Amino acid sequence: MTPSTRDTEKAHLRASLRTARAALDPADRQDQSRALAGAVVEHLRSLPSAPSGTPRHGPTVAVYLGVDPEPDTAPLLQELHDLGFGVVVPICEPEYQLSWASWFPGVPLQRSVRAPVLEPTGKRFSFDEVPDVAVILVPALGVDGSGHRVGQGGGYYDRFLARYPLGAPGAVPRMGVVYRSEVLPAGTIPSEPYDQPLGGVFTPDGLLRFGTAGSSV
Ligand SMILES: Nc1nc2c(c(=O)[nH]1)N(C=O)[C@@H](CNc1ccc(C(=O)N[C@@H](CCC(=O)O)C(=O)O)cc1)CN2
Ligand SMILES: Nc1ncnc2c1ncn2[C@@H]1O[C@H](COP(=O)(O)OP(=O)(O)OP(=O)(O)O)[C@@H](O)[C@H]1O
Repeated sequence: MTPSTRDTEKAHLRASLRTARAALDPADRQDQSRALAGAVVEHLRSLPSAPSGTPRHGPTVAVYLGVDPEPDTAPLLQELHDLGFGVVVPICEPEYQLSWASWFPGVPLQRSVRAPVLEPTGKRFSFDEVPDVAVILVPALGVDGSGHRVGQGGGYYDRFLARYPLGAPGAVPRMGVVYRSEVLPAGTIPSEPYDQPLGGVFTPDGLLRFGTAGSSV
């Protein structure tokens, strides 16, 4: 498959996943978003590094601020904060780079100038400055059983994850977050040389691991 065939195929897949996501019943999306929060929290609480005792000072989770019709991450952000995890969310920078900002309840937000997403207005830092990240939760329109992902098409996460290759010392596990219907059979998503495979995906039913190096949370 030539690169342009792959791009066209991916663009079609992205369009059909967008249409299908938008067609999900809003009440179902809310139910699935609450279940997704439960699945992520259950997994994180089982980690040896999970916060315990007082004051609770746990590792950090890289999340994102879900925008309709994405899974609503608000319940997850709140729960992680309440449990004592640190939470950071991405900021779109020039040239499709991501920086990161702390999230906490009531943090002032503004719309990004680069993408239709919300971002904290406060201090932003590079991922290297975020200590002790337990997992990177990666937004996706769909994820297949080979760990390949289709995102919004900017290439922000591919560029970001490429800087922290799996297998490198201290590489952080990366897991997609999708609705139930968005887990696709292995091989469905055309992969590009720069695509960064995910170690697994959170759905409302729990964590599905792909058996790649990125799954060892
Ligand atoms: N909530 C959230 N935050 C995120 C991402 C994401 O996927 N979700 N990103 C993941 O990289 C980055 C932002 N990337 C994005 C890039 C493009 C579009 C976008 O243009 N969406 C249009 C579709 C345009 C089209 O039809 O081509 C839209 O939603 O209307 C959205 C997010 C960083 N923050
Ligand atoms: N590591 C990289 N270096 C340079 N360009 C890249 C890299 N990764 C992706 N790109 C570019 O970004 C474009 C979009 O990539 P892709 O279709 O994989 O986006 P996506 O993963 O769906 O988007 P996002 O990560 O923003 O949700 C590609 O056409 C490619 O040119």
